[in-house]
Amino acid sequence: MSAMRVDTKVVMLGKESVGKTSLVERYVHHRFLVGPYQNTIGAAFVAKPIQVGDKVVTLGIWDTAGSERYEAMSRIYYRGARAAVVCYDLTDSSSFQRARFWVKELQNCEEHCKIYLCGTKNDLVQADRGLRQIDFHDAQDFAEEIGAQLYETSSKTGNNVGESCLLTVAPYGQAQVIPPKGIISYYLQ
Ligand SMILES: Nc1nc2c(ncn2[C@@H]2O[C@H](COP(=O)(O)OP(=O)(O)OP(=O)(O)O)[C@@H](O)[C@H]2O)c(=O)[nH]1
Repeated sequence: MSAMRVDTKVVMLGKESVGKTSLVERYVHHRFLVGPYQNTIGAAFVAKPIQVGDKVVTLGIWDTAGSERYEAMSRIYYRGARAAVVCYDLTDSSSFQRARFWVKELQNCEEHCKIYLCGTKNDLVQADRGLRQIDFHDAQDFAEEIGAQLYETSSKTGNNVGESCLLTVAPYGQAQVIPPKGIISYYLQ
């Protein structure tokens, strides 16, 4: 049996229940699972081959468990990651504090990992603005401060998570490709 070749590693981080698994499900399988919430135990891995020009690049996405019980384990999964999608729930201010925690961890331990901030459950705040607990501009200020891109997504509707908009691949160091809106950008070296 041959080992699967993964060209780049992406890690999903964030408080439990912010919607990391749902984001991966939407991106990889184009679906939103309904039914009782099942927390991730440890971490889950999914490989996603994507076409980049005339090449196929395989992303290895590590979906970590958000529960603080698994915090030490999550640290193992971000080692060597080229991109981290740090998620927070737009309707839960404590999840933004947790996102700050993960950003600090990455800055201290994985300085080459590109950080993407992702505010999840956009559909909820669009349906009822009163549910929003994280102001877009506050999140944007934080994103600017840490040099990250910020996206607000809905895995339920697919808003900002679509295949074409989730992932941008641009040859590193070549003419800049203006990315469509999305949550992961990946630069080939
Ligand atoms: N309305 C709405 N609900 C969502 C969205 N994304 C996730 N959810 C719900 O939020 C709950 C948690 O989603 P998960 O994707 O399991 O969250 P997680 O961050 O992977 O959680 P852990 O595995 O505990 O770390 C589930 O009930 C989802 O259906 C979204 O975009 N919109």
